[in-house]
Amino acid sequence: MSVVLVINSGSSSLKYQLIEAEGGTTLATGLIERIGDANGGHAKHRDETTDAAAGTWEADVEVPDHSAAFDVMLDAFAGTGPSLEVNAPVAVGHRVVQGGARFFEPTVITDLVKINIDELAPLAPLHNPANLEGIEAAQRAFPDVPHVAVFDTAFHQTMPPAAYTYAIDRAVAAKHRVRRYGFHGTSHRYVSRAAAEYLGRPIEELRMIVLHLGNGASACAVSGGRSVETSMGMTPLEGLVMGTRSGDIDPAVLPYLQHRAGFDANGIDDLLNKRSGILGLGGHRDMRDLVAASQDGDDAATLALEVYTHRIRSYVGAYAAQLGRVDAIVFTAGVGENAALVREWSLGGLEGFGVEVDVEANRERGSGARRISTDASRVAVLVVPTNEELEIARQTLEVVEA
Ligand SMILES: Nc1ncnc2c1ncn2[C@@H]1O[C@H](COP(=O)(O)OP(=O)(O)O)[C@@H](O)[C@H]1O
Ligand SMILES: CC(=O)OP(=O)(O)O
Ligand SMILES: [Mg+2]
Repeated sequence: MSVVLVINSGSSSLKYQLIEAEGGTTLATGLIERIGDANGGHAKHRDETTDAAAGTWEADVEVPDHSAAFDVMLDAFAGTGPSLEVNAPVAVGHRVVQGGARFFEPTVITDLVKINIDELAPLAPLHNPANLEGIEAAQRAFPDVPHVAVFDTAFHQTMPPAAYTYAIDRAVAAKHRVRRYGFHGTSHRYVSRAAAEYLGRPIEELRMIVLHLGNGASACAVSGGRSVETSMGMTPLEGLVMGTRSGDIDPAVLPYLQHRAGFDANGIDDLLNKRSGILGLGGHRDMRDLVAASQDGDDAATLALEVYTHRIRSYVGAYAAQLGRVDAIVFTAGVGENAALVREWSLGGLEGFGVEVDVEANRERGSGARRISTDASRVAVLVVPTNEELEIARQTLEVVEA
């Protein structure tokens, strides 16, 4: 059995899964939230090998930092199961968000790799420092197994220069590594392969648009299994409207707000990353709450939904033109997999482009991959659940076995 522990550490959270990577079986899942919060944090852990209530543990916990969160995770395994002795991980796989132009493959973590991840932190200030803390804590807890970094940016390293280059002064861009890197690559890669499998066609002959709509959201044009264009940029702020992030905005708004409204650089950063998106527009960062508010007649919530789906439609059109032909449009992640209304509004009115959503099929709830377009639709519209953790576990195992 090749068990891999997968760690996804965010700025204030630690998500983990214990996975039997060859069979793709999840043995345990967990989430520790509000790390570093003065009022304390919260932990949830599930032993997926049992249906019994005793397999679930949840509690308020003291977690000043990621190292403490790691101890909470280890205690949860010891107290609730499954046993980490019986299911000893052969490796630990880590989600690392920014790998720059340096990392285009999953990489065994050495001291030099950690220095590189640290150097890339200015290009993902919300994500990389947290990823590193998670790595340090995990290495202390599991000193005898290899640790592997799987980068969000890696899948997008196949983008052509025309897609990743910003039209600014070349010297400034080169000196400061300002270019599009793209994120959610692990998900875009997994989902595009799963979509090809569902369609029963070799991925080499498919052109598709993958819409990863979670808290963060990004679109990706995938041609022959390779990313050729994606909507997130140098950082995970560009592109689609997100839970709290603005996505695309006229860059001139930034100096304008600095001069006119007393924002400094940090204030702008905070505004665009944490107080914008559907939260800023509609007062809810969670899509479920936004849809409910809109259905209760809240006009601000409805406008937020309109802006959110209008932006998606714009990207679908742009990527269709870049690809020249579209075989499939694929929705994934929390919003993409669950919010029928978002899917309907995003692709409504595209019949002229061969995209015909089957309203009934779209509204039906389902769990696995499924088709939500009509039989007559030239473009297959699919919902395909993502599984970043399984993809990280598989890639980790591949590196370790090589
Ligand atoms: N049934 C649902 N209907 C609408 N939105 C949903 C539903 N379930 C989850 N979501 C949304 O999915 C988003 C979270 O997606 P997820 O992929 O889990 O994000 P992340 O991994 O970035 O934290 C939230 O906005 C949440 O409201
Ligand atoms: C890169 C990124 O935005 O990740 P997340 O959606 O997990 O915030
Ligand atoms: Mg996610």
